[in-house]
Amino acid sequence: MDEPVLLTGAGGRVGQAILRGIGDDYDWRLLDREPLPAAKVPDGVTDADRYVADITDERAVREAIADVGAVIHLAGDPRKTAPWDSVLRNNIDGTQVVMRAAAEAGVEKFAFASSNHAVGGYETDERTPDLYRPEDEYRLDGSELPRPGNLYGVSKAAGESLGRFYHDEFDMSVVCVRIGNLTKDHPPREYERGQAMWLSHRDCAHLFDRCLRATYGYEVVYGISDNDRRYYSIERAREALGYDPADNSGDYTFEGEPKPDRDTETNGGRYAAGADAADAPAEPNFPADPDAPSDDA
Ligand SMILES: NC(=O)C1=CN([C@@H]2O[C@H](COP(=O)(O)OP(=O)(O)OC[C@H]3O[C@@H](n4cnc5c(N)ncnc54)[C@H](O)[C@@H]3O)[C@@H](O)[C@H]2O)C=CC1
Ligand SMILES: O=C1O[C@H](COP(=O)(O)O)[C@@H](O)[C@H](O)[C@H]1O
Repeated sequence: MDEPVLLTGAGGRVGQAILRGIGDDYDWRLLDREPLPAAKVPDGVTDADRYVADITDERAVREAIADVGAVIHLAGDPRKTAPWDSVLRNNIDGTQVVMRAAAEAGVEKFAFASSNHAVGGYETDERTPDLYRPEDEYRLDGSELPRPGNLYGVSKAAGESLGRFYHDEFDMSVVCVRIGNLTKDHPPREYERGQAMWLSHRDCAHLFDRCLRATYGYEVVYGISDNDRRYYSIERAREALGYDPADNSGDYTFEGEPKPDRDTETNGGRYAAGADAADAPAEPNFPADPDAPSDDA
C-alpha cells in the first residue's frame, strides 16, 4: 500500500503489538489522545504524522484521515466492565466519527478492533467450561449474530454494524476483527478461557498486516492464534485475509511456561530494547478493570 495508514489507539497494547511487528512496513499516521513517547513510535514517523486527539473530535479526525489509504481503528475503552457513558462516547460515537470520516474521504480499507465480548453470550452455563477445552468441537465462525455479554460487547457489536453500513453505502472495504486475548510472550496464565482465545503479539501484527493487504468487502473474523483450545474458528480469517498464525497456546503449560518440546519463539518484536517500556500504557487512560488478568500486557 503506497498511501499512509492511520492507526488509532497507537499507544495501547494492540497498537504497540502491531507497530513492533510491522512498524517498518508502512507509512504510518498515529493517533492517540495520549502523547506517544519516542519508544512507542517507529523510526521514520515524523511529528507531523503523530496526532494527539480524541476520536470524537471530528475536525482532528478528518485532518488525520486526509489522503490515507487504510485505517486500523483501535482507540476506545477496552474494559469489559466499562460503563455505558464511556462506551457510548469512546467506542460507539468515536467509531462513528472515524468510520464516517474514512468513508467520506474515500479510504479503501478499514480494520475495526471488535472483541470476543461481542459474542460473550454464547458462553452459556451449559457450554462452559467444556467450550474452552481442546476436545470440544463447538465453534463460532463470524457468521453468527452478535450476542454481547456486557455493555462493552454491545459497543463492539455497534461498531460492527457501523462497518456494515459504511461498506454498503460507501463501498469501503471493512473487516471487523473479534480480537481474543492479546498477551505478550506467553498465553494468559492458568486461565482456560484466555488460552482458548490467545492472540500472540506476532500473530496480531500478521493479522492486521493481512487486513491491510488482502482484498475483501465486509468481513467479520476472529483474531486468535492457532490454539488447540478454541471455540472461535479462524477459517474465515484464513480464507478472506490469508491469515496464517504461527502460535498456539497449546505449546505452553497451563501455567504459561513453554513446553520443552515445542517451538515457542513468539516475540518477534523489532523494538527489543524498548519493548518492556513500550508495553505498558504510559498512564492508565481508564480506571483499572478489576477483572483483568495481571499479566495481560
Ligand atoms: N487487548 C486485547 O486483548 C483486546 C483488545 N480489543 C480492542 O482493541 C482495541 C485496543 O485495545 P488495547 O490496545 O488493549 O487497549 P489500550 O487501552 O491498551 O489502548 C487503547 C488506546 O486508545 C487510546 N484511546 C482510548 N480512547 C480514546 C479516544 N476517545 N480517543 C483517542 N484515543 C483513545 C488510549 O489512549 C490507548 O492508547 C480496543 O478497541 C479494544 O476494545 C478487543 C479485544 C481484545
Ligand atoms: O475485549 C477484550 O477482551 C480481552 C479478553 O477478555 P477477558 O474477559 O478474558 O479479559 C481483554 O483482556 C481486553 O482487555 C478486552 O479489551
